Amino acid sequence: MRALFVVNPHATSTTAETRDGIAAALRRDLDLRVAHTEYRRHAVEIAREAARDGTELIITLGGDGTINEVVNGLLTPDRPGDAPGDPAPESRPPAEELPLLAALPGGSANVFIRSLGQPADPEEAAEALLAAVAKESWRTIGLGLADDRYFTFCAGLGLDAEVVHAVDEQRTEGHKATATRYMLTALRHFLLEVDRSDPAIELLVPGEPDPGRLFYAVVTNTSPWTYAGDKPVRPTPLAGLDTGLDLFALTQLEPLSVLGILTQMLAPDGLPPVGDGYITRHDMADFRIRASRPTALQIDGEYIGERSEVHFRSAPESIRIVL
Ligand SMILES: Nc1ncnc2c1ncn2[C@@H]1O[C@H](COP(=O)(O)OP(=O)(O)OP(=O)(O)O)[C@@H](O)[C@H]1O
Repeated sequence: MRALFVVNPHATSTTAETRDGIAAALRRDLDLRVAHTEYRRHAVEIAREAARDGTELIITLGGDGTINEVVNGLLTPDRPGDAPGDPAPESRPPAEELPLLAALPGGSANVFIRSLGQPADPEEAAEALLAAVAKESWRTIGLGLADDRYFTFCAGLGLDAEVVHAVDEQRTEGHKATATRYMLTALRHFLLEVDRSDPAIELLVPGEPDPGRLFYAVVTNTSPWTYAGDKPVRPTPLAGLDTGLDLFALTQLEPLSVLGILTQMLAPDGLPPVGDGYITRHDMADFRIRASRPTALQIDGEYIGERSEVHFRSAPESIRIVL
């Protein structure tokens, strides 16, 4: 099988040693080329080129951002770089005409890989991948679309995007992106920086009454949404790769109530669909989130920028992943 190994050397836990060990193991069974990402969104271009040149399997070693870029390169083949657009999910290439995708953990959170139940150790994950390839074991999954950008597990407007942005800035100053850093940054933002007086966010679902103003919203394509250390955090426990998109949004920011909600998200069953201080939705196909002031947007843990409105769509059966 013709395979391309896309390595993000900048990702938190990717080392030259792991990369070389894994490449040697993969070469046992695959006709392997290796590509290193050299700048942000380089993996988009690498994946587009691979889809054109008949590569059958793309394997990433990096974090959620690298997987997201590869998926976007595969599914938006005709648009160069960051060109704006609003691709209709039905106009994308069929999943079986695209290279298969496999992901090995090399980032800090590795949420998507962990949500699939893959081994946390990249070398073990590579062996599991080779075994799955030998058995021709793959699964077609749905994705989310936030305007023109596909996502594998989540997109958030407000607090979590501000936290991702703040941690990105700390990373450029040389700090590592650890779970503790994310948690402390989130706590500081929640206690000191969020605007409690003016909930900026509105949910617009065709045919549904307005649920009122919201402080923060996350749209999920799978569960969990993220991890607190080794604990899955499940605001939308029913979300799945075979259904449409789920949503969780906070209707108030009272610290004790938010703490209670967070505690339930950490429980094995996750947050109940109905409760005080939040709303949830399950299996949605097409909706918009509007913000009365420019609000931070994150997609698959990558800070995108500020937005006043985002069009969310579910993109069923978009890509085949090796499992
Ligand atoms: N050579 C590079 N130099 C700088 N940035 C890069 C390079 N290659 C890729 N990137 C960018 O690095 C960012 C982070 O990558 P990635 O998500 O793979 O790792 P991570 O942040 O450590 O992991 P996670 O998202 O799981 O926490 C992405 O935005 C990607 O575009």
